[in-house]
Amino acid sequence: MIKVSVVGAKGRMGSHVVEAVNNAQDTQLALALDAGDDLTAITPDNTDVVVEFTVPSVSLNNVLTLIGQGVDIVVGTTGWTEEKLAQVKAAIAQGPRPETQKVFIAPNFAISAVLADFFAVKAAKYFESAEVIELHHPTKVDAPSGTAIHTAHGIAEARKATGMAPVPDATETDGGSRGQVIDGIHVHAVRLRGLNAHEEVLFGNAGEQLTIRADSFDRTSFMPGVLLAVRKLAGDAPAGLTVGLANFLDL
Ligand SMILES: NC(=O)c1ccc[n+]([C@@H]2O[C@H](COP(=O)([O-])OP(=O)(O)OC[C@H]3O[C@@H](n4cnc5c(N)ncnc54)[C@H](O)[C@@H]3O)[C@@H](O)[C@H]2O)c1
Ligand SMILES: O=C(O)C1=N[C@H](C(=O)O)CCC1
Repeated sequence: MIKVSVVGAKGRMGSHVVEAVNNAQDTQLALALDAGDDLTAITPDNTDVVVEFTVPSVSLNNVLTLIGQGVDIVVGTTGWTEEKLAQVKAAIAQGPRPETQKVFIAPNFAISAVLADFFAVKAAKYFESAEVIELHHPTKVDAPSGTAIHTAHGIAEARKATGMAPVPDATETDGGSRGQVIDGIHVHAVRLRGLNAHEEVLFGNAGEQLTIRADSFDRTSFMPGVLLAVRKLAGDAPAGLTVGLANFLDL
């Protein structure tokens, strides 16, 4: 049995993770902690893998504390930047298990979203124009979504690798309606009651368009991916920091 502790256990995602861990045959719930709880209660004696779904403003500190505790960590919280990821890598190197500790961070655990991101990166070099629209529930605290940021970076890298020119855009006045520009790609965020988590990637050439869309209608859609990551960390995932569920899929 894989002993799993959950941090952010009272949240929308954390409570689903607690249920998924309780229902799976090969996992058992160790500790379920939330804001105000002492994360140093989590140790290698009681926990194999911690799953962290909290808020972007506290996640880095939680992860650094948990690295210090010597446990492996699956992180679903968004808000990760290159600087924060560098701090995680440095903490692993200076932590109690520098050669063996595993930290896994994914902006999205839904197979539909991971595949949409993968297909978008594949399509990127064939289209002059590319824009990302993400659509979420109005209780989400961060915009744009971690998934959309990841997709925009992936598209931008694919374009750079083939030496493409910047996306065409004659806009001279912009009161914010062209969205946030991430690595040269415009990203638009919609917050709407009734939505859960959705992303559309629009590609355009003269006379044609490709739309790639992923819809997570319910948070249960994230749980197979979370459990896959837990099993990989308890199994053959590489030591160190890994980012993105695509690393654990046969794509
Ligand atoms: N990776 C994915 O597939 C995926 C899917 C959905 C949401 N998310 C991300 O997961 C995060 C959480 O989303 P949510 O909808 O569950 O949010 P939420 O607000 O419902 O839950 C966050 C929980 O974290 C707790 N918390 C706050 N500070 C804490 C601390 N210092 N220590 C421990 N717990 C603390 C809160 O009390 C709350 O219970 C967000 O960043 C969201 O974007 C990722
Ligand atoms: O509900 C959320 O919040 C979600 N956050 C992630 C993101 O920001 O990409 C994944 C989808 C759901």
